[in-house]
Amino acid sequence: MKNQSFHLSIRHVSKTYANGVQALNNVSLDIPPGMFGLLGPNGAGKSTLMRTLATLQEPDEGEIFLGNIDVVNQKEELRKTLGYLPQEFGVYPKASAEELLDHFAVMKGIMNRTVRREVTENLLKQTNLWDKRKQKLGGYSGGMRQRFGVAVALLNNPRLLIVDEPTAGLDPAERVRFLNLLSELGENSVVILSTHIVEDVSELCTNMAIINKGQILLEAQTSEAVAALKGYIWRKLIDKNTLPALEQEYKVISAKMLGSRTMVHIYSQEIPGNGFESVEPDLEDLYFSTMTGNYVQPHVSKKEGKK
Ligand SMILES: Nc1ncnc2c1ncn2[C@@H]1O[C@H](COP(=O)(O)OP(=O)(O)OP(=O)(O)O)[C@@H](O)[C@H]1O
Repeated sequence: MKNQSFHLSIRHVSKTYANGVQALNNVSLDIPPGMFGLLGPNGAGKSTLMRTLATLQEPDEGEIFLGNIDVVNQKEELRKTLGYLPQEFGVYPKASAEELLDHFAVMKGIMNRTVRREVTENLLKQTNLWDKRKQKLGGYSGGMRQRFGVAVALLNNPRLLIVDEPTAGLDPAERVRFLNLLSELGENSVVILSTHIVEDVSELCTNMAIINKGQILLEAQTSEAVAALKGYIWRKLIDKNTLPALEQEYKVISAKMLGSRTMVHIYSQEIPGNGFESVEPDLEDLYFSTMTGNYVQPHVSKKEGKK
């Protein structure tokens, strides 16, 4: 059984930068152990929230607890059990993976050589880098570097692992390998995957949230939230130039080029007629329905009301 009391609780967190941009606006989330996807477009506030959780910056308002640890006021406590893979992960190009991981292990306080060798060997195997451990990091591919980043992040066996936009720039095979690695981390820690890529969340995350303009628009169990749209998503193949007219009449949530034509998905609680056919909803439909304001999760709008 999972430890239900061990979760990440984010309460009414807000942040406005000195230039006046409000990056987080009254964000509240309850994140259980396991994989959690934070989905949102560029500029939504994901990195600001991830950096705040990683104790690299402070919110203007709000509370964050990981179990009993007060993240804002007990930074050192949190750091002992935190793994953070930032969006930009710099490595020393001339060091090998084995050397640099050993170096980070010393920095994280693993002073005993035998223990260190055991820990780093296990992590290099877990991240599938063991065969490449002597290779210089400068010659690593993007995916290998990201996996090395995970090895570093896992050095202290964290109970909170934060990965910020990890698959951007990875080729499809590397992306799958990287996501498989995350999914193996199990249910003993809170793993937050921040991304603008819908498939990353649909393939991996049991629970998720959608953030836009600093506000949480939806917080849900992924498959339940998608199932809640059943019967409301419809599609039709159209000529691109008829799209503006269609947008006047229907709640268009997405339009994708398909050869010379355009596949349109709409949100409608009634049968729209006019050649639309019902389609099984997926996470992309949920994302676009939410982002376009056509689907509003009832309890989030209540919960996000001011304190
Ligand atoms: N240090 C900063 N000073 C001022 N504004 C900032 C700073 N960092 C982020 N912002 C602004 O805050 C908003 C949220 O940015 P943030 O990086 O958190 O979003 P994001 O969802 O991670 O986007 P991306 O995927 O592009 O990184 C954006 O409008 C951004 O320009």
